[in-house]
Amino acid sequence: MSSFSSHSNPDAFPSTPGKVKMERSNIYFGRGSTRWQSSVAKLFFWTVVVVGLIVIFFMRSSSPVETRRLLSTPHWGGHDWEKRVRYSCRVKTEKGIVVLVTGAAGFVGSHVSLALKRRGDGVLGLDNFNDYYDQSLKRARQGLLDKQGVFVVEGDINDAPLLKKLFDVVPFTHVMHLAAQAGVRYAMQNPNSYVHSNIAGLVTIFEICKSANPQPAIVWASSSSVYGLNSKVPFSESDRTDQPASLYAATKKAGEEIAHTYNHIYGLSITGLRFFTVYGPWGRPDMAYFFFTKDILQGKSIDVYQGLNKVDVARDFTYIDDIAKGCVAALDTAKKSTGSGGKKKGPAQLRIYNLGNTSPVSVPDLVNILERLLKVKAKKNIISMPSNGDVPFTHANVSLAHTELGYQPTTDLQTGLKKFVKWYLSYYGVPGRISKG
Ligand SMILES: O=C(O)[C@H]1O[C@H](OP(=O)(O)OP(=O)(O)OC[C@H]2O[C@@H](n3ccc(=O)[nH]c3=O)[C@H](O)[C@@H]2O)[C@H](O)[C@@H](O)[C@H]1O
Repeated sequence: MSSFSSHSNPDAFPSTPGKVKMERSNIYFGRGSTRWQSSVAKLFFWTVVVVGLIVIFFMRSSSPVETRRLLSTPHWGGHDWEKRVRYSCRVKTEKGIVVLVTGAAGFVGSHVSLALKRRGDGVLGLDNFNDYYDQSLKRARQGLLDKQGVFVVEGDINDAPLLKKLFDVVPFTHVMHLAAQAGVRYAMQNPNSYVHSNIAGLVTIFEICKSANPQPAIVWASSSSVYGLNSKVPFSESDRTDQPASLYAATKKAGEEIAHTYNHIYGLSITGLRFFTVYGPWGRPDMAYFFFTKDILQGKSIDVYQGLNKVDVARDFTYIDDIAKGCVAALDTAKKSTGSGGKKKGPAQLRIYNLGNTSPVSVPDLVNILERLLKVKAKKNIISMPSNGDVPFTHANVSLAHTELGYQPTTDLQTGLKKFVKWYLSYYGVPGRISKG
């Protein structure tokens, strides 16, 4: 087939694009250009090889986060973006603080951001919107925050240039660090995500905060899981925490030790909060109360874990509003860091508090409450607790938080779950209707 005939008759074009290209090129260069074509092909080949090598070198010398950031369109920077950041951080009361909330599109982060904004503090959110669970729920929380004037910057806590930029734009007085890889059982599937967020990410946050001038005070989320196999109840802050049962717990415990180092060397004021199984509206779909609700409504069976000797497992389930109040109280009582300007001027505050409900409830009782609220009988599979990082029970002693933060949980599980179920049904719809879950 001549190039002329294929050009003049479109139906005769072969189906493979490469072939089309080749035949079309013959129209322009004719038979006598074979040597020329081979030089062009060689030049093209070597250009691709050289460019490829440069890209590989560049990717290997950068950290994964840097690489991702540099290869993708940055979500931050520019005049309008800075204006939004500053606007979100406006303080509306005389004693208002300016807080960077990491994990702001998360469960606890969204509630704390709203609580701070409501009372007139300056609040800026940061979240990487990862896909650990339903991202649309995170976007919906972001929508809520946006309506209340809280801008959530999209970015990772490991992105040091972004964090530095935020501190250049706004002199944050406080950082509420809630971004983390949560979930006890998922640590067996994706261990590195815990190291990435809960250790490397925490260190990046501390690094940026220690170099900021003025240094902010930091409040961050540790976990009840640090008590691990501790059997002394209720759990007090002074109890042993050297027997973590999951990698999640181990990374949170490591975080507490890392906090000690940054406090000791750089004078950062740091408060760690050990949250006890936080639940409530806008919660996390990976948690048992949440997916039990979904599965019960969908008529699916649920696994109810049972401990050794058929003892029920139990948790000190803590309602989100109580936790949010505890976080705000921790911010309000945080003293200033002492290392601003790179020279530590004296010992800085280093605190750790349990934030729990002080009344554990067994998982079968949790299911009973859900059954009553949902008016649906659960299909229960009672199984021995798999060895997946779970602990048999948790129980907080909160007297320290009560004395020093004025922390006083007020919501029992029945009341809190009622609020959760009401939200769940309004958000996902009553079963039978099209659901987002
Ligand atoms: O306080 C914390 O620091 C942690 O709290 C939360 O962990 P947990 O207390 O383990 O909550 P969650 O998974 O809801 O399981 C609740 C109960 O249901 C039992 N459980 C669980 C799953 C299942 O299929 N069946 C079951 O019986 C299970 O054995 C358990 O007894 C957070 O997820 C975690 O990120 C961290 O913040």
